[in-house]
Amino acid sequence: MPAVAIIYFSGQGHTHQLAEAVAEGATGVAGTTAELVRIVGEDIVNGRWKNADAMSKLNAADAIVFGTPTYMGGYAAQFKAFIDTSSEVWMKQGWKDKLAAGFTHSQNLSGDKQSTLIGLWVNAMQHGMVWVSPAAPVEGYEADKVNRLAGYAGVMAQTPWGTERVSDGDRRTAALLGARIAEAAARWAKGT
Ligand SMILES: Cc1cc2nc3c(=O)[nH]c(=O)nc-3n(C[C@H](O)[C@H](O)[C@H](O)COP(=O)(O)O)c2cc1C
Repeated sequence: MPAVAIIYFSGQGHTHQLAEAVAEGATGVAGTTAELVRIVGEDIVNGRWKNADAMSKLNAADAIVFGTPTYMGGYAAQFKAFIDTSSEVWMKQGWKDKLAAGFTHSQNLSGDKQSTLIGLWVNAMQHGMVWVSPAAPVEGYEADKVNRLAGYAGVMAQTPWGTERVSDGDRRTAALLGARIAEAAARWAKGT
């Protein structure tokens, strides 16, 4: 039974909506469980994130999906604090061979989201993980279309300033990533 963990930071809730959509897509694949693990500022002390319960959920997962808003063209600092803590796992290569994927949200159409996704990928590579792309073809460029921002390394989502709800197209793209990583995790475990 594949277990997918989604670890993310969200300042105002948009990235949280994407995390929920990833979980929905993952649990839509028979037998998959999905766990949302939200990074909160209270868990960051002296600049370092610490949450043993959250870390044990990640350690138990077959696949970890990483999500952060794009701040200044990269990770949010809160997410980076978690990444730096993950160096303790890296020393033991504890996430080696787990599957990984990523998503990011920003205010602007570009907003330099690609740079954030590359950062997520590099982190996964440092951990010896296996990166899973969304493989979601662009359906169109309107707000209700899948992969309207043409993110192929990971899910890109965008909501303008002042709008709370993430577009249906971006939610559907995130759900497709969740389904794909769940299916990949089942196949990876089976070895076929
Ligand atoms: C410190 C900071 C830096 C930001 N930098 C960018 C940026 O580089 N590009 C962009 O498009 N939006 C930028 N934004 C807007 C955020 O991406 C947007 O508020 C966020 O994706 C909303 O997601 P959330 O509701 O999960 O926090 C920035 C916001 C903050 C607070």
